[in-house]
Amino acid sequence: AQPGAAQPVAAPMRELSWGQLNFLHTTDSHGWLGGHLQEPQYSADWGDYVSFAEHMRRKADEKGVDLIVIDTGDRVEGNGLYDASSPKGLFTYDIFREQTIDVLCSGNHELYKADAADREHNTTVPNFKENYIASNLDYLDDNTGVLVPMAQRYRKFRTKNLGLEIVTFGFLFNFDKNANNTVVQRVEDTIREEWFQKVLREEKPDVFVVTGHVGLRMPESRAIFEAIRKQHWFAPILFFGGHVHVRDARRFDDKSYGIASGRYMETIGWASVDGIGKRTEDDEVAGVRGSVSFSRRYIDNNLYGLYHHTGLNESTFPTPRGQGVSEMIDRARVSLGLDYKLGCAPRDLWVSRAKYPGEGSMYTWIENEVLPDVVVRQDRKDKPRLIITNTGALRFDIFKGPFTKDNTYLVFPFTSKFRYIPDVPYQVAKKVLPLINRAGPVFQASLDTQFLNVPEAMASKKYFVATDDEDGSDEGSFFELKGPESAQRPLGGVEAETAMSVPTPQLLAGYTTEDDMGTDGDDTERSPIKMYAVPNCVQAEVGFPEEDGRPDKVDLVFIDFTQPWIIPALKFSGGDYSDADVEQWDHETLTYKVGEWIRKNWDGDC
Ligand SMILES: O=c1ccn([C@@H]2O[C@H](COP(=O)(O)O)[C@@H](O)[C@H]2O)c(=O)[nH]1
Repeated sequence: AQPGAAQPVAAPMRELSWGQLNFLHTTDSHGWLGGHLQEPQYSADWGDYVSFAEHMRRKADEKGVDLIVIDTGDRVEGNGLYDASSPKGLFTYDIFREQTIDVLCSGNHELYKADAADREHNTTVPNFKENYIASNLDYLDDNTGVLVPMAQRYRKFRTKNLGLEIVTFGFLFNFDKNANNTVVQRVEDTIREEWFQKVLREEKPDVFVVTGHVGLRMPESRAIFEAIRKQHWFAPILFFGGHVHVRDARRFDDKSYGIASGRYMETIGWASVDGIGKRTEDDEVAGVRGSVSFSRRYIDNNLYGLYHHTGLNESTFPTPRGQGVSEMIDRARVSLGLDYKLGCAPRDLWVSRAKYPGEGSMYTWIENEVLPDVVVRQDRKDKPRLIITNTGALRFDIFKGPFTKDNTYLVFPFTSKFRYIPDVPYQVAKKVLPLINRAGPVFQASLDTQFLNVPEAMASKKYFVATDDEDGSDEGSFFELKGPESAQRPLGGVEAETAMSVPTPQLLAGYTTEDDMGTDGDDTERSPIKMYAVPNCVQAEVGFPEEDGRPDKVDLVFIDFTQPWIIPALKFSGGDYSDADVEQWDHETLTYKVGEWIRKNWDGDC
């Protein structure tokens, strides 16, 4: 763990079970290679994970079984370790490559910006060579002008100890907000491609492993499963998903299962599979291959748990390589000045653990306190304005106490700036926010308004029920598990606040996941947390007339990411606006503006 990271706390543990094939899985790490310095549940770092994987490989060898290490993308954006350097990721690519990863693929965050996609092609792919799979992703080489596969489309390999043959793919969901140096082919089109069909016709592996930056319950995962199953009735198919930032496991059928392993290096996914027979020519005819048994654990990424699962301790656990990686991270963090204190947060501010609107909500804070102060222009200061940001732009909680340079990137990882349309009739402008939040048919399918929300909402909306609030209103609904089809309840602080069950007092609050396999997936017993839904966007009203609160016209200011939704919402509200009417508000990023606000307003002692 990093110097100064919170010490892990002892808790009741569930064991890992081993099978013929065993997997360690990370996804959506978003640069959190230093771990969570403020949260004991997740305070181990990438160096500890390197040590852990080394021990688990040795154990696999001793047992005569196999271990495969997987990462399913979104390795970048969301932590100072990646975002604070120039160029971005100056240290993280070298740190990340220290883990031996057998299969990896790209997430969408590797592709938002052209320079990140270049680095993916020129650094990550060569770092991992044939282990990097890009089944539906191409890269446009600037030097040659030629569109080439980002990496190989699939990989076939034999496992070290049991000699099982694996065919593996690496998919990205149908993402369309990539920079123009990559092309993401829709999954539904890719699985119809000749190369994919040829693999299915010609290869007869013992098991298919589908890695993907795709939610397990997104339609893309189902489509891949059906395409493989159509031609391989009895083959085990294992999915390793990501993107929606949740812990989840899904049973596709009695020979096909998947795991999704959370976000931000909070979780190391563990999956083990038994019942994989060597495939014979007659299998498909006779249907002789029985069910596979699948077991999963979501390992909280802290040293208490990693020691427990390896049977080691403080002196025997760190390997020279793992220790070296922790030191690399420390040096990088120091040289980037990530612990530099901008101010002192006077209270906790939550993404989803507090009701919106409300005192503890990050979004109430941003719309009431921050936006009115930071979205100001001298030449338009007397014009009333509406200022809109999407909620997904604020990604992580703020804990009471020191707010560091690192925290600015954890909370506001994007380089978004503000744009505006001047002098919009208020009667038109005021309808934009409700339209976006109600997500009506105004928006085409490609403009799903959930893309404005925090990624967790994608899973939550589908698999959790938003129930009425305790006070009978439907404001600030919270999620309650709906049944075995569900995904998760994330994240931990130190106190357990819940209406869903009686917490065990000494347990830290954290993940209490329910998935298709039941409620025993988390490796550590935690007390549950209530999670509240947040709207897609929030809005500040600034400079409105005091008498009736209804100006004639307003400047409609919005964060640039929301523009594709703002324009159709305006049109639907009777405003004949297009992209041509949009002007840049100023040239400062939201991240910079909030950092400056914190410097001025949170200048207490802590
Ligand atoms: O410039 C951006 C890019 C993304 N967002 C928000 O992030 C999520 C997607 O996050 P993943 O980690 O890829 O799941 C998207 O839905 C937006 O809400 C943003 O605000 N600005």
